[in-house]
Amino acid sequence: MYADALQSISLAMAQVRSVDLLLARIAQGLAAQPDVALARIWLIAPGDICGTCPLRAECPDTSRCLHLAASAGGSRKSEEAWTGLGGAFRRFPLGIRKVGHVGATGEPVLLQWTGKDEDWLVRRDWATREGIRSFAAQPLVFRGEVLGVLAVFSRRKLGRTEFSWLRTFADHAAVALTNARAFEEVARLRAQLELERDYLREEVKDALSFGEIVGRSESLRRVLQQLQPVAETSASVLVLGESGVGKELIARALHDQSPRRERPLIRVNCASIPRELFESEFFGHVRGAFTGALKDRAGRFQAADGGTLFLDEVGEIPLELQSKLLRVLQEGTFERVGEDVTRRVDVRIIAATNRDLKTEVAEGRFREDLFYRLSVFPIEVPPLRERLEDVPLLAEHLLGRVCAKLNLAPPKMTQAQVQALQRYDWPGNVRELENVLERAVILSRGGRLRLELALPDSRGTSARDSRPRDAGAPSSFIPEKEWRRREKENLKAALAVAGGKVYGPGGAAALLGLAPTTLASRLKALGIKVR
Ligand SMILES: Nc1ncnc2c1ncn2[C@@H]1O[C@H](COP(=O)(O)OP(=O)(O)OP(=O)(O)O)[C@@H](O)[C@H]1O
Repeated sequence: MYADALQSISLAMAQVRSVDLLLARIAQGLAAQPDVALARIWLIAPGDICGTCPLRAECPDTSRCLHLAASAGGSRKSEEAWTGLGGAFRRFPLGIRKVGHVGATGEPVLLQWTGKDEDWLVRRDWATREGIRSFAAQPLVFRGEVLGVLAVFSRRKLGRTEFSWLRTFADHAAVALTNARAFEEVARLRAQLELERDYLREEVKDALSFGEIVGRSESLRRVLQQLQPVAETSASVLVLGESGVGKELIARALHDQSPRRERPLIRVNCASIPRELFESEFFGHVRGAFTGALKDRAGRFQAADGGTLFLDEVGEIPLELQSKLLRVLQEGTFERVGEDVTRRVDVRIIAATNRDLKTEVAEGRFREDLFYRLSVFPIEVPPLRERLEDVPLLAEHLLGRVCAKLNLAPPKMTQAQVQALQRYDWPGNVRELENVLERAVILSRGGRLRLELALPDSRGTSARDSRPRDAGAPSSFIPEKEWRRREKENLKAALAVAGGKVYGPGGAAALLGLAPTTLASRLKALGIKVR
């Protein structure tokens, strides 16, 4: 070994930012010197292949060991190159054999072989055949911590001077390794941030609309009381309730109050993912995995690593994907589409559905084991009609939000209007209330608030709010069931006239005088399917 050669490898390694590349360069640089038969680097890492490790019988502690991370050199007798990272010496328990001793104690070792009966050499036939004379192993130490071991088998006897050059070289290598690890960590964090940004970009709209959960009713209070203790854990939560009751808001509140709040909350609307893209959406894919997979893409599980994944409309996940979802929930592992590498994530799951999952299980559309796994902690959000006392506060809050969005001063609501809102039964829940208020603000054009609720009044006056439930003869009320039936009939009739069209001119929403989003949520709540 030559001092100037070691120096030039040291200079080159300062530039390398990838750990694997750095280790390969070091090993190759050392092995390129005339007398070096084999150069190897082992790094300390958690025990991984303990069940099959050739040295398992001698291993005192499986938590950490030396992993062969780079190898270079070759036979003088054949073309054989010793670059593989497998074989009998791919792991050394700390403290076992020479390499393990250096890794455990941080003490370097220089050994000579004269071809006689020195017992430190395990492969004597190999050493004789290859003309090995010396073995030198130096610890890779950074700030007092042993990171690994660098070792060289030489065909010329190594003296004290070369051994001390190798010591200095190992110190440089340890610094370069620490730097490369830091670069990789920064690159990983940057990629993670970019990934989160991409996924979060589509969440911005919702994020802006996030406010505190408004309401004082007893039933809502009960829900909120349940949130606090479960928020602090990583238990899966299943949020149940009709469409528009605020399930997503609950999921956000859970995440914001959890220890994961600094990490991302990623939402997946399972109803909006085409069946064939589910797996890739959840777990990611590699380039070329399927037509259109032009580059590698991480999935939502990876984007949510360390944080929370909100599976909205979880009942829509196809049966064939449910087993993969179960696996990631149980083991925290998954593979990208088109790749064999098993990845590990730490994700908390909050799922939501407006379906009756027990019925879905009974009818074979939802796996029972997945259902139990998701519903460790079920939270039922009551529909707005069961907490009409929340309506005044909610209306004020939502009016403020809608006006801020439209850049208008919030108009005052009269007492009569608030009461009218409380008399309505809100099949589309809080979302419908929000839509009604938005429409009212737009129609009022800065003047008096004009509220329009549900069905147009037969007398031609504005809407149902002008026909209070408790006004008129007692015999004029309509029972809830009948009311829903009629509303269903009415919506179906409007859809039939509009030829199944919901949105745009001539669509059912325009015919009914409803905001299309209101109609859509009402159709959903009433279980009316649009062709
Ligand atoms: N208690 C509440 N306080 C303030 N805003 C609320 C409340 N409940 C619901 N909202 C608002 O109502 C709208 C609908 O709520 P959200 O999207 O959370 O409902 P959801 O139950 O998840 O609906 P879906 O099942 O259709 O996905 C949102 O704009 C949300 O901010």
